[in-house]
Amino acid sequence: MSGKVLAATEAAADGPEHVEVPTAYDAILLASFGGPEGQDDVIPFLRNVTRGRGIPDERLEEVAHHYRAFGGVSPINDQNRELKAALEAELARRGIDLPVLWGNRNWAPFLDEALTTAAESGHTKLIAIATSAYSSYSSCRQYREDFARALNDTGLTGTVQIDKVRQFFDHPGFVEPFIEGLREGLTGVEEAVPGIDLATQVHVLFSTHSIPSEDAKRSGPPERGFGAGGAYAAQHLAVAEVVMAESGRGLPWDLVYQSRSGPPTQPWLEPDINDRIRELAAEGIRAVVIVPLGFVSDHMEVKWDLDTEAMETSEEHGLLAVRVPTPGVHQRYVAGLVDLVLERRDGTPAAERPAMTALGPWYDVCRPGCCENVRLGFKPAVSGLAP
Ligand SMILES: CC1=C(CCC(=O)O)c2cc3nc(cc4[nH]c(cc5[nH]c(cc1n2)c(C)c5CCC(=O)O)c(CCC(=O)O)c4C)C(CCC(=O)O)=C3C
Ligand SMILES: [Fe+2]
Repeated sequence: MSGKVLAATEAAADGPEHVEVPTAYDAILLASFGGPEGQDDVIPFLRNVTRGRGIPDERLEEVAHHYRAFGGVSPINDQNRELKAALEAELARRGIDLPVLWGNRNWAPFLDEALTTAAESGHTKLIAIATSAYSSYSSCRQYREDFARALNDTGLTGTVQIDKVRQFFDHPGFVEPFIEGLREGLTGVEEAVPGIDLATQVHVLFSTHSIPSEDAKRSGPPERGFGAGGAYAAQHLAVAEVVMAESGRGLPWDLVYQSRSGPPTQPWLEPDINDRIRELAAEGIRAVVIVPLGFVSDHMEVKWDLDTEAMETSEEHGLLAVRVPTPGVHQRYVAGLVDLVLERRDGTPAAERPAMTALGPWYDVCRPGCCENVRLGFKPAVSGLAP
């Protein structure tokens, strides 16, 4: 048995709005990022992603190159097809009659199509699962704003309701695959480098997507003090501690960041994983185990920034690097997502909801002022309290 499940006394004491009343949802909305499916899609996709954000063209070309190296096809779409099929199988296995509709923020199938399909089939109470586990503008609020925009674009505002399951960074379904992965990763290092001294020569790197420091500060509810990195960094640190306690064998570890973009003048969360790998090599570390803690599947940020770039950096510096799997369609993860839908449908009390850190279980409905983008301000959003 891995992972102690804590009752979230702090969150449970937060008041009656923390857990919403039971709701008879009639469909699940699997909401994701989307990605190109051929070379011709790459630039239009990147324009969608960066719409109104002032990402310089040279950065777009740089990112286009990552996709081009994979034939212009992002792995994320097939991963979502697999996840959708796995969710459907798990729902069927449990005898739960909820269709799964899939819609993306940035590429086909778009959210708008999923909402139109829902309305045509008479589904008006949707519970969304976004493929992002933590709190921040990019991983939570931006989904909620795009839901509001898609409802508006399809004329379904007021007809279709979209709620969203809580951020699931500390749900055992999300965390346990990493616990298992780190355990196996460390065994893999021992097998690959006979005689290696784990305690002094191996380092664990928990990697997640960097975000602008000002956005990180504003992640999570403003009334809860989380320090400089906001709820985003605090949640990652708390989950990393749990994973280390379960399978880290007392090794040294850090939280590191990857996939930074934006102008160099704008501070983003650091250290970058490649910088940290260089430092560790200089300190005499011989192997790193990389836990992609911020990611639910092996999409492009994992395939490129970890499996290509971080691997190259490690090789250049004579380090062995082992990358742990993402949850993907791990049975525990898929079952956990279904549990998240059911706890919300049934209005399960917070004290009975599984959460592996003292920060959770997270809120059903985002708090006012949650996860602002400092540059864009608040746009209309669903699944949360205004603004
Ligand atoms: C926190 C976070 C996650 C959550 C982790 C998760 O959910 O897994 C995430 C996921 C993803 N990000 C993705 C791709 C991109 N993200 C970009 C840009 C950005 N991401 C940001 C943050 C995040 N991003 C930020 C602060 C920016 C800059 C501002 C902006 O533009 O919003 C850009 C634009 C070019 C660039 O600036 O790099 C691209 C192409 C893909 C698809 C991969 C595929 O195709 O397989 C996925 C799942
Ligand atoms: Fe991103």
